[in-house]
Amino acid sequence: MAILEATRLAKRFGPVTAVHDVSITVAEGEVAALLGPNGAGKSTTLHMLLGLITPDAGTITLFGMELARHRVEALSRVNFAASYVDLPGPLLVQEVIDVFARFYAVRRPKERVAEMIELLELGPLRRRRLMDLSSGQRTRVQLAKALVNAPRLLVLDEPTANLDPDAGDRIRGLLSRVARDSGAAMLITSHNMREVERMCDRIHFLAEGRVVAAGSAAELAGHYGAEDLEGVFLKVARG
Ligand SMILES: Nc1ncnc2c1ncn2[C@@H]1O[C@H](COP(=O)(O)OP(=O)(O)OP(=O)(O)O)[C@@H](O)[C@H]1O
Repeated sequence: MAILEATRLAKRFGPVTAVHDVSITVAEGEVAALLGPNGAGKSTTLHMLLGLITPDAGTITLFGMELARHRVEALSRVNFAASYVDLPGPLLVQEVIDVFARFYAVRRPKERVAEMIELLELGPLRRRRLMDLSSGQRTRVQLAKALVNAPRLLVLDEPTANLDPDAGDRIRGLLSRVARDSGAAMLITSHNMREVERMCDRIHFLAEGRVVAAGSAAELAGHYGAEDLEGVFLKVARG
């Protein structure tokens, strides 16, 4: 079943057309990527899928429900992490996760918060204020917040952007395990091509607000006569 089906999305900001014509499907259990050069329209697309901004044209269906008409029900099964999302800085790490557990009305919130602290290895940080953490530490709190409601669709805007190579590797492993064990679908943006090759089943390439190529990393490399996804990226980005 398609968890997410977006058809012919478009969005303008004044004179700038950020997204011209984007269609994306993400199936149950699939880890999909949205790639493209800076300014290609990736974040704008994600924000439309999350209901944060309204498309000028096109439709978004989540779990078979049209987002525009079933917003609350559809979004209760979705979650999101990005380094630019502001979480309440003065709260302690465990309080932040607890706030979101209650916001999403998860069952047995205390136990769920403890599970998230364990999963993201936040034990030593749980009584620290969010505002005092390093950016990499905050990224792990963002991911705890994003997983707390066991979302059926997890949207991640550059999930490992602030992480050192070791922490990045652990988080990639963790997200792949979560996808495999829970069957949740994921949609990820990243500028780390090796990360995308490792984690993602299907890749949508955006350039100037349009999907210009889609397929697995191997299919795209074959199609573009490139050695790897980085080679595909360079060919697509340079037209
Ligand atoms: N709120 C806004 N107001 C005006 N222009 C915007 C706004 N948000 C995005 N844009 C413009 O829309 C285009 C697409 O931006 P978007 O952030 O979606 O790109 P992106 O692919 O996520 O880029 P990056 O890889 O740099 O994060 C850019 O030209 C950007 O300047």
